Amino acid sequence: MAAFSSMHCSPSYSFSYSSINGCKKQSFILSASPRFSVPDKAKVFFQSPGNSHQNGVLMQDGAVTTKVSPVGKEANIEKLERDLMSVTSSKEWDEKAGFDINENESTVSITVVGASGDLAKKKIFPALFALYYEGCLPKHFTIYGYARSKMTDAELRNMVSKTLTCRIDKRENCGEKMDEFLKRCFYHSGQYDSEENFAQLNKKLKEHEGGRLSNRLFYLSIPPNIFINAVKCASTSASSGNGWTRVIVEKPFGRDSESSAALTKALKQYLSEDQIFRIDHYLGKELVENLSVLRFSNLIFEPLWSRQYIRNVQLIFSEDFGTEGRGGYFDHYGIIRDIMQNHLLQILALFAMETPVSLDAEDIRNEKVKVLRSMRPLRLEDVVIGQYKSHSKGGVTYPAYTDDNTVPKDSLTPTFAAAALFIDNARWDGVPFLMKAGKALHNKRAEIRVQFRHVPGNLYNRKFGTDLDQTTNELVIRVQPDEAIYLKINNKVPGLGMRLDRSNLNLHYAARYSKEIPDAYERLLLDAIEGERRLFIRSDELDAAWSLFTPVLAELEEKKIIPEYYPYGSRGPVGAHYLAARYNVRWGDLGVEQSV
Ligand SMILES: NC(=O)C1=CN([C@@H]2O[C@H](COP(=O)(O)OP(=O)(O)OC[C@H]3O[C@@H](n4cnc5c(N)ncnc54)[C@H](OP(=O)(O)O)[C@@H]3O)[C@@H](O)[C@H]2O)C=CC1
Ligand SMILES: O=C1O[C@H](COP(=O)(O)O)[C@@H](O)[C@H](O)[C@H]1O
Repeated sequence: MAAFSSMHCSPSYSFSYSSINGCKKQSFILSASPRFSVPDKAKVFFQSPGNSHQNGVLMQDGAVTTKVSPVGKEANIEKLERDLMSVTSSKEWDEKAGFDINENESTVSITVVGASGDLAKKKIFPALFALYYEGCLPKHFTIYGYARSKMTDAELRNMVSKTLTCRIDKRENCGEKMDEFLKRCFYHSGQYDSEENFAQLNKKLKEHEGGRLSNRLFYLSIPPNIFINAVKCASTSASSGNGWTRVIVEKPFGRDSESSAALTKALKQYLSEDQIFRIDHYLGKELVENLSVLRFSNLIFEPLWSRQYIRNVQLIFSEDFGTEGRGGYFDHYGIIRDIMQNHLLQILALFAMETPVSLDAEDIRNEKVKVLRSMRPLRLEDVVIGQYKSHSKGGVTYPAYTDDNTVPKDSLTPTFAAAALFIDNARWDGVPFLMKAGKALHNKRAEIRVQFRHVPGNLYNRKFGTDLDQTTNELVIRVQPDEAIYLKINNKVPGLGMRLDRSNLNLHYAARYSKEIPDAYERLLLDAIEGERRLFIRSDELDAAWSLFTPVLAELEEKKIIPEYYPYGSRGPVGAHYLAARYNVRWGDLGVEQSV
């Protein structure tokens, strides 16, 4: 069934449509810029799968700024909305919206650079297959794997096929779909710094594109030291001649302000900012994407979202495995650069930003960057670092970080860090934002915990004894695993007496939604194909993120601060508790969680 939703609120105006196959890009958004009144003059955006020529912007006074639906030109928004409300298929929608869809005209070629690597196998090819299965890729597309390893097309397909899976709720024709998908995957072996090799790739891409308008997406799934060479060669020898060329760049984007700026400068020799898609896959996670929805579309949350009601915010990341296999990369970066400077800081910015003017990428990124720029410089005394050591349990010995052959025996690289951060603006003045990230801990989890202040003059305090912490509300957004949003509240235990306990108001995704949650890479790949930048990092955001962490990272390294050693599989260094206690905070993930 088609699902429709509409939202009207002044001054912005929007209406969205989700198609029957649930592919989010078969959707459109009508929105009015607040500069104009609705409906006389409105800005209208249309989006449909993989066809950039279907995106349009229309001023209803007739000033059409890009290709636009013919219906949009003459219809007022209300009529268009009425027409589209009755639509039951995406085809019918396209017809009614007036799109002259000629899918035969354009094609998208996706090149996974570094196709023989871990990320490509584990995430990128499976995500592309999931998009294909969901009908979210354009009719004409080709996928090329590119790397130095020698491989035939058949060998690439064989490698890729091992990691493809179908969604639990979509098993029908799975094998068939996989075969169809694999037939559209090819391989080209080449060096990352060879224009000639990329020119050969270009020739092959052209053959597949068959004279259509060609759009090209390059996914740089390679170590950062070869980003620039690959970008140079791809842009000089394999850019599209008549469509767009975009490049997804994987992290790390440098290792401090200076190297990040140098990387951006070098990339911009070959690409414009709007061709660069800096990926932070945490932004593609379902519950991170939902953060703004939760806050801005529920009256009960937004008024509480400030220092007035929120005592502290905690951003927690833990993994129950070490750096096994990635020690060489990790030792050069450490947990602060690997997780905090990007994933956790991005979540913080989304969490703390002011209401954006609209859902447009630039409006959201403008707000995020303001948060990042308002952050108080991070001091060394507000950071705790740790490194895991070997531990034996149940007859099994788990390795120390430095047992990895690719890690120097005397490495001081942190595999755990906790930090207390502050946003020096009116909304968040004095509220500690605590971050904690670690590898080889006792569980795998990513969550946001929002601890609220005490109820003033709480009548029921005495029912809880002296531990006032037990009486405050806590909102938990569990990003993974087992996605959930729950709110800890005080509740009367049923019965004749007056006994209170803490219970959870609980939105457990697995119980509420039968649909499997898409992987973050699916959302982000689709966005890059669509040219949607909202979930990608703009260069000024990146600069601000590095400005926050660079001084403290330099100090840690210059002073050779020794990390606190913690046993593999433990809860991490005790220093994290002292840090929290300094700001009167107790980590929310310590207590025994009521199951949700
Ligand atoms: N793996 C993960 O879970 C994550 C990875 N990333 C980032 O994604 C990118 C790719 O990661 P991942 O797949 O793990 O990386 P890999 O180390 O597996 O490298 C990918 C490919 O690059 C080529 N390569 C590796 N080292 C070199 C080198 N020194 N010089 C030239 N080519 C080299 C190899 O292909 P060939 O030899 O065939 O050319 C390899 O298969 C990296 O930037 C990483 O930081 C980000 C988040 C998570
Ligand atoms: O970017 C990274 O993320 C992964 C964790 O990602 P997740 O989606 O599995 O939570 C982390 O293991 C890796 O070290 C880091 O580079």
